[in-house]
Amino acid sequence: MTDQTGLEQEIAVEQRHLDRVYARLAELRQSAVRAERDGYRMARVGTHGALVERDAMVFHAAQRRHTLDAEHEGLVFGRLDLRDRQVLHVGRLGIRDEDARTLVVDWRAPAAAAFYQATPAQPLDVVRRRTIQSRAERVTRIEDDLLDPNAAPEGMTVVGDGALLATLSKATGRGMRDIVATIQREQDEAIRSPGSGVTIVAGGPGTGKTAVALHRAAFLLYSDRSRYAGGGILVVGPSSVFVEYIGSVLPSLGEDTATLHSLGTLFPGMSATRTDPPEVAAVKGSLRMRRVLERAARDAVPGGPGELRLLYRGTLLRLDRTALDRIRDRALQRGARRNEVRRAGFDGVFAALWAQAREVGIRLPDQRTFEAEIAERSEFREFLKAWWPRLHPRHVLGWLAQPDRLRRYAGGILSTAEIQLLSAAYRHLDSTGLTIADIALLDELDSLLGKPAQSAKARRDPFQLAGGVRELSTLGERQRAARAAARERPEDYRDYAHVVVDEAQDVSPMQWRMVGRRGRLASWTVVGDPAQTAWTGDPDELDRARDQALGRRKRHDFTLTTNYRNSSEIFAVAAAEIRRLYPDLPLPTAVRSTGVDPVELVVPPTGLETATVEAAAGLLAEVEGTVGVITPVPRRDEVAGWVAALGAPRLQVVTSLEAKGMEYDGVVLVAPSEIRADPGAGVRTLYVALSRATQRLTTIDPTG
Ligand SMILES: Nc1ncnc2c1ncn2[C@@H]1O[C@H](COP(=O)(O)OP(=O)(O)OP(=O)(O)O)[C@@H](O)[C@H]1O
Repeated sequence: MTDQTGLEQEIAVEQRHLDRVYARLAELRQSAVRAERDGYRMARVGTHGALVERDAMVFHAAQRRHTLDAEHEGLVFGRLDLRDRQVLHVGRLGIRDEDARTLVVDWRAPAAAAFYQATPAQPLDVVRRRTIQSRAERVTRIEDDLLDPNAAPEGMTVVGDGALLATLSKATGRGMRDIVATIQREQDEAIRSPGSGVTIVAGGPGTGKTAVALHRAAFLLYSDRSRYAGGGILVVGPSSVFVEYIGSVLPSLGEDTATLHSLGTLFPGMSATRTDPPEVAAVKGSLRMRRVLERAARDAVPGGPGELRLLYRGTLLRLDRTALDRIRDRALQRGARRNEVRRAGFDGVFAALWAQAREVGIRLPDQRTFEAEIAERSEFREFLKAWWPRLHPRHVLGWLAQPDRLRRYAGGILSTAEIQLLSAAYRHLDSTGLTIADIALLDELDSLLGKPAQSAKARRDPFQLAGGVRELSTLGERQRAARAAARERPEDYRDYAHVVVDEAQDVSPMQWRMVGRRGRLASWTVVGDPAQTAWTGDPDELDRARDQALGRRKRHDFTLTTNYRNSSEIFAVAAAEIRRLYPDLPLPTAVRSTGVDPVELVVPPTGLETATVEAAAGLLAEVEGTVGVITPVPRRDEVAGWVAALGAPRLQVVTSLEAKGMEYDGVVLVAPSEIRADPGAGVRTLYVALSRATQRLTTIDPTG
């Protein structure tokens, strides 16, 4: 601790450094703009080589300028005073002065590692670690840790009492914050783990698994940009609400090349947000669905022609259903993909008609002429299209809505009870739309059916073509085009260099297959907490599917042990809940206390609405940040209607399943006993819901 004057002096020292950094940043920005302009001027030279060079120059200058332009709140957030009297400032990006002396070290550089890893027990040559907070280019606060008092030079000032707790007490916004200034040692080890193989990060609620996964993505992009930005990083989360919540973390770290997807949007052109009840999700997510879908993918098209009748030179040629089925089966042998072997199916029909024509003994031309004559007949071509159409996975999934077909496909694979569950779930498929679990089934069908041969869609070239030379007219266009070209990937891109799977405990076996298809060439970061899973299917299947997706890559395991989200009072309630199921489960330690216990209300069912609205209004008044109203899945819309009148943008209504990974300052948890009552994953889902709040938690249970 130090006196006020000492503190002001230290702030002034840091302010001087920050002023230098921002002045240098402005210079660098100007020189990047100049480089872009020079690039355009090269166009006047007119040779092809000059144009190519110009493209490269403009592209790199534009990229550099984009990085420099990014939001730089808290640009410099750390300082290390080392034993050898060297001082290093740590920030969101590396900056050197005009003589190439380091003004700021990028937080991901090896030189910055000590900022996160040094402790009093292992100071790593750091005497004092300082965390600097700033707003709009003004230093607002500094917090020091004296790590090696014996090495401290005379008069070294130490101010503040802990950056971490100060940060944790800040209000939660709608989006997740980056934690770059306060990453803790155990987190840093996971963030900087080797880029190859599989990094697995486990830990209870609020231990920073998501934060670690995202900072790790930024770290990888820094450590090997050509590999990770070139191949791309895919981040997969459980729901669109969650993906929206984490969407701003990477951009805040200056990285916007990663692709974020929820499990409901991984299949191109589809976007599902609806969840199935756990027992239905367990069936749809089971690996056995692969076999069910295999049968569907080979079946005759509903409403397709049952026979072919063709009058040829006065003789009726006829292929009945059995003959047609046989032709289809033969063409689909040995794992052939239906959309890719249409030609083989058609050839089978020609061959069968030829054989029949020869058998009945009519006068025939040679086989080629015979086939050409038939192929010219429009009714024959219509038959082929109807009998063996190009199938989209969505068509075939729709066949499961027909109970007799579903029984045929699933018989002997799923139990009668499971078939009934699935049948009920698909009964109104066309009106209810797809659920998140269905998306993995579409992806499976896509791999079973294969891609219909498509006319190659002209890929849009972001550079206009003028006289055979790539050309753009305005500065803005060229900048946008250069960035777009760097990121442009086909819609169904699968060759990611790294895949991050968040909330991995909720990825079903079929979903692991879907994610795995996109990461065959990738290294992986997988974060999750088995105690939070809503999966009620076979746990062995889950492990098998996960292992298959991750392959034999080397694994690096990390476990995080401190809960940074919940107040200790709130986490005590959540911990008691999960202990019902796992009495000996090691749980993280919550580091922050508010002195305020959660409120537990029990009301008559008729009073639930009023109590919920009052509690939500109360929390909105009490906390500065966000308020989440968490409901059992079937109650979501009803409760959303109740609190809509509050008209608060800080308030969000989510189901207990959508609450995965989310965080709010205040939480109103509606009908927790209804969530717990689910025999499959009730307690675990309630554990998730109870561990979402940072400051205040109110639970409201209707009696009776
Ligand atoms: N080192 C840190 N400094 C500051 N805040 C942190 C730190 N680590 C984690 N946090 C904060 O703690 C909260 C929980 O982090 P995060 O959501 O990553 O945890 P999680 O382990 O993924 O949680 P869950 O499993 O419950 O979804 C977030 O608000 C995050 O910003």
